[in-house]
Amino acid sequence: MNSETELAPAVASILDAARERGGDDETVSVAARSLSDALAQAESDGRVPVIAEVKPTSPTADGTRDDDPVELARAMIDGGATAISVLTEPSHFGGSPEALTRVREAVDVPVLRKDFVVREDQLDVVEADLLLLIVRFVDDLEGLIAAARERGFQPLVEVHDRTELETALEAGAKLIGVNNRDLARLEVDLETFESVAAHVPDDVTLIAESGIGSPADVRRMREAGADALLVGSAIMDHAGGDSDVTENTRRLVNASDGDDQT
Ligand SMILES: O=C(O)c1ccccc1NCC(=O)[C@H](O)[C@H](O)COP(=O)(O)O
Repeated sequence: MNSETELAPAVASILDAARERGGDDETVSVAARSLSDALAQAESDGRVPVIAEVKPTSPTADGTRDDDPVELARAMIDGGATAISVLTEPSHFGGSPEALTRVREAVDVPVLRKDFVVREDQLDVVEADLLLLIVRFVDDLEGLIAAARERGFQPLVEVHDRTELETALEAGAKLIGVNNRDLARLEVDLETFESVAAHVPDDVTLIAESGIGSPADVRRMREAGADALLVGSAIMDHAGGDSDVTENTRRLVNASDGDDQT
């Protein structure tokens, strides 16, 4: 754990819960679906690469959606999503490893396991194509990246500032997400991505995470160098209850058409 100073109470609570969770006895081995192939396919189809997140709730969400995760994921794919992210964190996000397994069986795009993994044994929970590792929460990042790759996962390494970016690069990360959400105050600021992206080497696949709510936000992140966007809240629209997830996804996927100036 890099630093426990200045964490929002909700995040400290998420971390406490994460430390209590263990993995299975059996080591996971996964034949992962390639994210870079999926990104190339989206680009050649003219779709903005969106990783759409099945996110039942969160500390900052305006409600909870208890729709079936498989139906949500299929709706996101219908809207043009390139990959699916599934929360597996149970106590603050309403996720589960079972939901991820069901989604991965139902779709043929890469699926990201979105959780707060802090130790190697926690890798052995569920098969996924991509696995999130958050620099701030991990002590031995290089070791955890290697352990994730040995199991077949493509590790997505999340950073929030330039110092964390350096840590990620030194640890050999090739897929980096810049989280626009500040874990101290849980506020989002798209400038975070812009300030970090400028320092990311070209051979790294770069993902803009959090706070992307409109086609204009999508264009802004793409102009700043995002190869893909991770979007949860704007697609789930927790306050909207039964809001159309397919349409919410499509609006962002088609953002580069420029028709929608919002
Ligand atoms: O989303 C939260 O409220 C949250 C709170 C505390 C720690 C992490 C949190 N979110 C995790 C994520 O990374 C997002 O789910 C993901 O980037 C999508 O963000 P958004 O599009 O803003 O829902």
